[in-house]
Amino acid sequence: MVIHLSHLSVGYSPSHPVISDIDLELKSGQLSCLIGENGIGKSTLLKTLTGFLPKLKGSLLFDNRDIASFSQRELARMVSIVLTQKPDVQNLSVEEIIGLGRSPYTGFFGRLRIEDRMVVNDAIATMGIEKLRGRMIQTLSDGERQKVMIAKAIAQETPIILLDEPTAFLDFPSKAETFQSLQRMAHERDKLILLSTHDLELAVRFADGLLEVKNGTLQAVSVTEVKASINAIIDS
Ligand SMILES: Nc1ncnc2c1ncn2[C@@H]1O[C@H](COP(=O)(O)OP(=O)(O)OP(=O)(O)O)[C@@H](O)[C@H]1O
Repeated sequence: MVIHLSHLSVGYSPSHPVISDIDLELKSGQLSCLIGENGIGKSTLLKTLTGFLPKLKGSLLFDNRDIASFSQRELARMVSIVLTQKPDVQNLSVEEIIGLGRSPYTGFFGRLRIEDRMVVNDAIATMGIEKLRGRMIQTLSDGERQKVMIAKAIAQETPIILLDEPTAFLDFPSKAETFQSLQRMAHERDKLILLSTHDLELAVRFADGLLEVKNGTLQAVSVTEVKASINAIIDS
């Protein structure tokens, strides 16, 4: 799987793009981290990559195919996204929420087959949330819910996983474990994973590639450059 972006502009109004002229190739087997200050356009780019927000200009290809040509169902089997906002469902258990990740294969109200249940169990084990399995989603803490939503994306078994600040609500050990799990999933299961984050030290430690949004453009940056800017912030 390759995502190819060429002269891509994203945003909400063609006259005021949030990020312009993005040229980028992302590949399976890699964890990439999107960094940059608040309000700079990280979520906007992630939403565009899911097909949820139309691109303003340029091309956006999954394996050389324009994403505008994918049906909703095809996209749901290709890309999963974990957002920061609370899911608008209630009165579902953790296991049921994660089971919804299987809906591209079973239909929204489809019954889970044995193989779907095995995928759900695997996602629960990957995120280490066995103890939460029977809890109702609205009773979880922000961090617990975040882990559940990552497990749902894992259960969706898509080649592309996008995550918007997946570690925002987590305590430090959970942040590190989440980065480690996502890195392992990219490397061992050949996933293309792109996440936005403000956890720069962890991004530097675990990412295969770092992408910085700055002044309306997106550029690859090196670990050394990011470490230098962390030091500059601390020293200033
Ligand atoms: N639905 C919308 N309509 C118009 N403008 C929007 C909309 N959503 C976000 N914006 C604006 O687009 C810009 C980029 O926002 P975005 O949420 O992509 O930033 P971000 O880098 O993800 O920020 P953060 O790190 O704070 O989550 C901001 O100026 C924001 O106010």
